[in-house]
Amino acid sequence: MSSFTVAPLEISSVLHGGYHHPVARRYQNNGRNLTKGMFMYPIFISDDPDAEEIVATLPGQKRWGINKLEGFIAPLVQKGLKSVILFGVPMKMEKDARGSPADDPQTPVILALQLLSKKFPQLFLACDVCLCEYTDHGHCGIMSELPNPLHSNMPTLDAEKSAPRIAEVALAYARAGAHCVAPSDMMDGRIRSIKLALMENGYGNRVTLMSYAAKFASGLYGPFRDAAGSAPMYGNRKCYQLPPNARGLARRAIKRDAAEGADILMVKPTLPYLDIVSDCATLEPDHPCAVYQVSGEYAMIVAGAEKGIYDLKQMAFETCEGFVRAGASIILSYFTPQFLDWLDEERTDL
Ligand SMILES: NCC(=O)CCC(=O)O
Ligand SMILES: [Zn+2]
Ligand SMILES: [Zn+2]
Repeated sequence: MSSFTVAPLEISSVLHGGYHHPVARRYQNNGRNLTKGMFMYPIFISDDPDAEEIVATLPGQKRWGINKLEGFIAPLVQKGLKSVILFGVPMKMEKDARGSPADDPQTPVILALQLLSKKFPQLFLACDVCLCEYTDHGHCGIMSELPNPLHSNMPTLDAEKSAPRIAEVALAYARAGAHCVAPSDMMDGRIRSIKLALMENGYGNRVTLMSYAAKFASGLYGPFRDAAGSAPMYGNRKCYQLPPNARGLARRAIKRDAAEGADILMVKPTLPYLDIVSDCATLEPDHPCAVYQVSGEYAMIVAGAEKGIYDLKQMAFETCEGFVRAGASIILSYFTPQFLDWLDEERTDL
């Protein structure tokens, strides 16, 4: 016999009534459901025209040659794919210090943009803009001639030389048919340079500028570097990507890129950085906030599911719903093809 009595619940304490039924549980999303239109699918384009190469560390993803692209994309468009983001993977092209193959007329992403804009006129074509896949040193910009006195192994990039070069590459992609250019280098001043280059050449109101505004120096990019062959030859990217603990710096970068003319602001990676996603949505509520669920996050979720730790689909939904809850309205994810199926199925996990 207990020696105390339990007080009746206050009316405001009774929450279960609102989500006891699967249909009612769906109503509790504050009006924000995942939709097919939110997803942007990252695709790797090889300079081997017949490539269809498995990427061991990125299960289910391949490097695609230009001749295989239409056959790969057509069924996805049929299922409701609205948007892709292209990454060039030059395996054979000669790389140099300024990343010349980035805007060579024969570079794989330029060929892919020309092809896809012809074959799938409704598909929104975004293109990553960076030099790291194209430079011989594997860094994202043009190196500074001044050595870094603190650590010889850690490069410094020359922002003044890099920004115009990156703008030149972005313009070449716009000319090839990109609806959206997305600079991922984190170089100071590149958003402004790109916006001006687009405006001066008649693309100011025809091309969306999506900034990788808060890109952190993360351990989660490994499989991507394997897929894209873009690991730096020496040093790391800490001089230009944000330190993981740098919330203030991320907020400054978001505000800066909005002020410099970005149309969409991206945060990347996602799961360890949901506070930054929320910051992005509240600091710049008039800009769409995009998130990139990067290669390591994808590979981790797949690996955990294969180990039987959780259900793959449930985990993919849970993470992506977290991004939307935090404020994202665009999701770059390697799960995009699966979501095109999953979003047609009845939800049984709610
Ligand atoms: N610019 C793209 C990356 O740096 C990496 C993305 C990923 O890991 O999926
Ligand atoms: Zn890069
Ligand atoms: Zn440094």
